[in-house]
Amino acid sequence: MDDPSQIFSAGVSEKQYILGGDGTSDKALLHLGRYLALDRSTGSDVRLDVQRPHAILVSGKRGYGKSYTMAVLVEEMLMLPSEIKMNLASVVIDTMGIFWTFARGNELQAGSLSDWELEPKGFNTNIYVPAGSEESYRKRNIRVRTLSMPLWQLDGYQWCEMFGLEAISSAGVLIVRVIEALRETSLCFSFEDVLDAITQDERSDTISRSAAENYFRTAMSWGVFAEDGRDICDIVTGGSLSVIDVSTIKSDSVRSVVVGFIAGDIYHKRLEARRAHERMLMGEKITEKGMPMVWMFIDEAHQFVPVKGNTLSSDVLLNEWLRQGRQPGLSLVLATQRPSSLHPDVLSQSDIVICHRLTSQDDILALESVRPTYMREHFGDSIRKMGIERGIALIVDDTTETTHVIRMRPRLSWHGGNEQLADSL
Ligand SMILES: Nc1ncnc2c1ncn2[C@@H]1O[C@H](COP(=O)(O)OP(=O)(O)OP(=O)(O)O)[C@@H](O)[C@H]1O
Repeated sequence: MDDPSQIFSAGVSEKQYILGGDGTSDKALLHLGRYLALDRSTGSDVRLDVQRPHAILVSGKRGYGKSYTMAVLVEEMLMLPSEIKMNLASVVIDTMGIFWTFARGNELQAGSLSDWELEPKGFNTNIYVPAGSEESYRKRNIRVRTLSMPLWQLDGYQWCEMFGLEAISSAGVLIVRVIEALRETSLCFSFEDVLDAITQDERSDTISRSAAENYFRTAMSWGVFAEDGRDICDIVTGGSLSVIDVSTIKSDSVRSVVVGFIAGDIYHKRLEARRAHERMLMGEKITEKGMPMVWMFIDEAHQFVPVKGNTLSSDVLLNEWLRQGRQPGLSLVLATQRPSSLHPDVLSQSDIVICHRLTSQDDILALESVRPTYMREHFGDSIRKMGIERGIALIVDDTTETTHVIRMRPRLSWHGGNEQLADSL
């Protein structure tokens, strides 16, 4: 454990540790929890400075608090002072369908919340689901909005990749030709237009046409794509929380397409907003502020940025969000049970690592391979010392070049990821 005075000298008040910043901001702070001493007593508050963007990796074995910790970060974003909150938007990519519960207070843990002088509290949440899954939510009385991706957004090769089809196969060649021709003529076409173009293609044989038609009819049934989609600027607004529930999408590649599309769209809109801000600083009169800075949270991140191979979202997440995200003001929080299954760039580009209990040697070695020089202990030793209590985390912070063991604070809103116990049914 680093000497606390070292951190205090980084411009911090005497009652709290501030990670991820130089200690100059006293408002853009997220309360993470409390410093945990070796005798297990809790001490000073630990906060994260979100004045500037961050790339955060949350790891830990199953059931030790990853999604809970992500939710604490989200709650804190929503409780920032209004002048800061309105410049930030939170987007949660929900792979397990567990984040719709933000709107309900955490009555289940009211006792531990009161130990922290906190109370259960729900938050305004906009839940987006693929159009095809809307009905199942309505039946459960959960208010959702639908989200579809415009068909033109994918090029012919991406459609083939999503269908698991070689672009040089006869059906693949047909799909690429048809989609590219449609994209050249219009940026707005429907499944019917695609199916018509396939059946009218005279250069293909009947089997290829039937195969391509079947692929697109299946894609239609997913309820994910449509002629036009929702404008991302309506979803990502200042001070809002948007949960994009992709859990009902069974295919990994379709999920990746959706995440890649959202991430890419946000990136481009943020570049525009950044340029407009720059022009405003130069004295130009700009009326539209554009998209706020965005924090995107992704659970089960190894699905989207795996250690080997590409997905239809890995390029935008790694290159545009992780490597270049600071400049346009994009923060990415990725959580995984298996750091060894994540693309190595996630480990090396993250400026904050929040690590709950891990026991797999491969995963500990993956973190060890990026252990910074200022971290004196091996990851394995630090993790062992944390013990088996849930919600305890080792935090490695590249900005202050310090490491800490903390007890994360309990959630204010209902945790949708609780384990189902056999005696609680
Ligand atoms: N900071 C905390 N305070 C109190 N309880 C916590 C805390 N963190 C986690 N828990 C408890 O641990 C349980 C498991 O946490 P969580 O659902 O976040 O695990 P996980 O690591 O995301 O698991 P999985 O990989 O299965 O999704 C929670 O249901 C909650 O009861």
